[in-house]
Amino acid sequence: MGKDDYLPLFETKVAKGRLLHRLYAVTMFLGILFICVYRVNHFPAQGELKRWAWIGSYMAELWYILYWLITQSVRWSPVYRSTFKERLSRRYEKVLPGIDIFVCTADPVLEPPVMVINTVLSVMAYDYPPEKLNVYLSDDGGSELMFYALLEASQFSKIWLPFCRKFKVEPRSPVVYFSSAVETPVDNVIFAKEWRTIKNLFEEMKGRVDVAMKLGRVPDELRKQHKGFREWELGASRRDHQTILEILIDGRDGNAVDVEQKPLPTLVYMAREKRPQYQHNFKAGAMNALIRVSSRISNSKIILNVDCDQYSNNSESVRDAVCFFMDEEMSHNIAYVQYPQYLNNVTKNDVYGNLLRVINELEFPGADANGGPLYIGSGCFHRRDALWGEKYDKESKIDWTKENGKVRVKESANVLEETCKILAGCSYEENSQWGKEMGLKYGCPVEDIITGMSIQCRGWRSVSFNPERRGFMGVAPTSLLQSLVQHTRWYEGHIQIFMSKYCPLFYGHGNIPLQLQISYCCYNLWAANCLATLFYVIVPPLCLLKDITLFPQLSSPWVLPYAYVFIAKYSYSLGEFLWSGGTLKGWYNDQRMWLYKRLTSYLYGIYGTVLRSLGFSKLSFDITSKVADDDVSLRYEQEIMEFGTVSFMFNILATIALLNLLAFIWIMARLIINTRTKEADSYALQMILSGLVIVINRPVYVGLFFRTDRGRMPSSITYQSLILATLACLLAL
Ligand SMILES: O=c1ccn([C@@H]2O[C@H](COP(=O)(O)OP(=O)(O)O[C@H]3O[C@H](CO)[C@@H](O)[C@H](O)[C@H]3O)[C@@H](O)[C@H]2O)c(=O)[nH]1
Ligand SMILES: [Mn+2]
Repeated sequence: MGKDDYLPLFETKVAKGRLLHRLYAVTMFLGILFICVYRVNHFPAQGELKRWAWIGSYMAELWYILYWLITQSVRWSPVYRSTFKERLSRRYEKVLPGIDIFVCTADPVLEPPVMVINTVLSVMAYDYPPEKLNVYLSDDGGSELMFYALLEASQFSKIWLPFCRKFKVEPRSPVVYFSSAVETPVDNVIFAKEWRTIKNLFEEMKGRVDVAMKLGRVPDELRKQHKGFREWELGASRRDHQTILEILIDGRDGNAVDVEQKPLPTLVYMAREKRPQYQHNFKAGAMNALIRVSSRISNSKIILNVDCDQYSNNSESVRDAVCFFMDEEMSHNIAYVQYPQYLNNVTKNDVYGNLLRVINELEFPGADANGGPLYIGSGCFHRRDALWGEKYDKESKIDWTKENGKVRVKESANVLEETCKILAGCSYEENSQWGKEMGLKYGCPVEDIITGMSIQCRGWRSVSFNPERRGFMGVAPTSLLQSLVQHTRWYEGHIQIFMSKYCPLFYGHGNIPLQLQISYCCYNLWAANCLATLFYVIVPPLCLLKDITLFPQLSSPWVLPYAYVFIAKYSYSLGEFLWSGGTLKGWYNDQRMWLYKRLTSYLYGIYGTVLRSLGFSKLSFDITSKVADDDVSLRYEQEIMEFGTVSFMFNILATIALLNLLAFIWIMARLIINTRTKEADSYALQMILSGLVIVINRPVYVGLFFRTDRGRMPSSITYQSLILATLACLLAL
């Protein structure tokens, strides 16, 4: 093909509305300057306490200013990508590259096998030549129930894949598909008939897996189906077993076909070796084992990685991703294509702000413009060599036509299973660069972020892609505590990166653009927000009780910059949220969640990092549960905040909510009794601040005092926080 008729496989457009953003940024900046002038000019002449409170407020404000500036880096000029799949297919249909797909699971209770196999089936059913897809399930739970479910899925795929192909169904996760299409379609008789049959077969399969789950073991008659069960008969336990590797469908085998005689994707079950004396490095360890094992079995140049709950929602995603890797002019330095993580169980107003809308829709495209989005662990297509640890250089261009002519390994599946086991063994990585320079990095709770950054630091860029039909959908935590705990792991990981030698400002220096270094700081410094926020929700209400004013009087012109900055910041944030597809109430919930995360998860994250760096605690990974009690689910559906468990996090939230309430009531009472308007004038801003804290904490007060269901605040927390808040007030008075 000549240069002239080169048509790109993807294009990039810069977002509209940048002028509005710049106007906002400049005026905000001016407002901020005025606030700084005010703080310096009005430094209190007397009163030891007041001075300290004043300095504290100023420090908190300076922090907010710095952080706000950092967050502008991902807003400056977001870019949006689109692909040309018909061009891809016209030029390369015959030589499309193979894809290795990694699905990770770790616990059959928190991550039910039925959910996992639905994810597996959805990625097996991509609209892509099936002989070029290789699906690997890594089971860190080492569970025979999971193995059994996967075996069932391998059977079911024989009818599911032809059905998807024939009727172009979407999404291709059977459970989601059948639950969203409630009515049997009637307009097409053949379709309707098949639909029924397949739905029934699916229900039966699901029933069998559920029965095994209830029994807690696989019934004996089913065990005969596959030699793989022998591993568990030999006594494999979750934390102590040799590598279990079973090629359930061998794509090279001519007999591995579906009911229409079309080839099936390769399907592999892997439970890497686990021994109590070895550190197994959680998901990063699983991924590295998968990288090695797959390199022997299929060795595709492109790797897709999904969490077990993140099913494919768009059957064209592989083709989209391949467009980014196969463009003749622009692809050579692209290491990974990251899709946002969407969730299929968020309610309309997303009580726990799980969706991170603005990050998905705006900040990642913003980071893309700066050099590429972060790798967020799921829904990400990697170039194998970049993930493996290679540096980018101009020679990194892949000749895809040659790739395709490569002969596949000759060994039989049985031999492969045996020879690959060692690659997933505990001692394989000893004295090697795995987990350091090769594969995913170890030792960080957000292995994905740190790995993505080091890939970029090796000269690669990445791409953020978010097609209209969402690429992947996962499961959001359904209770407040779960959400806060999940975020604690993330924040802890991020702040750890910032405080380590991987701090983007140093590690990235000279390797990635400055804007990208700053973009990383937006997330790496999440946890650092906690101190300023704690100050802002604790000290001003206490100062109300102590007769200390911290803000300008309502009648003074210095109120203007405060008012402007506050109103502009929040209107802009609301605008972004609505633009990203959220609702007004959703935004309000989201603001509350950011506050709660700052007061709890961030604090815990910092605490955890400090403990770990002093050697008092070891790295852990609390897996987020993907299931909930019916009771909890019901409240989740109704968007009622779930407390219900005793956790010190709730003590913090409740105490702060009560403290603000008490201080507010006290000052109101005083104003009403004394009718001193002058006081009202000086305290106005502080009262507004506490007032806002009260408004946003409505669910906490309701949970403390008005609810009777099991999701209310445990009474021990109610008493403790009441006592604590009252004591604090009395002390201040
Ligand atoms: O020892 C482990 C622990 C976890 N996992 C898998 O890791 C994935 C993510 O775990 P989850 O509990 O769902 O955590 P999330 O916070 O939802 O995950 C996000 O954050 C993680 C880093 O904290 C990334 O690894 C994930 O890809 C990213 O989706 C799941 O598929 C797990 O099965 C393992 O394979 N082995
Ligand atoms: Mn998850």
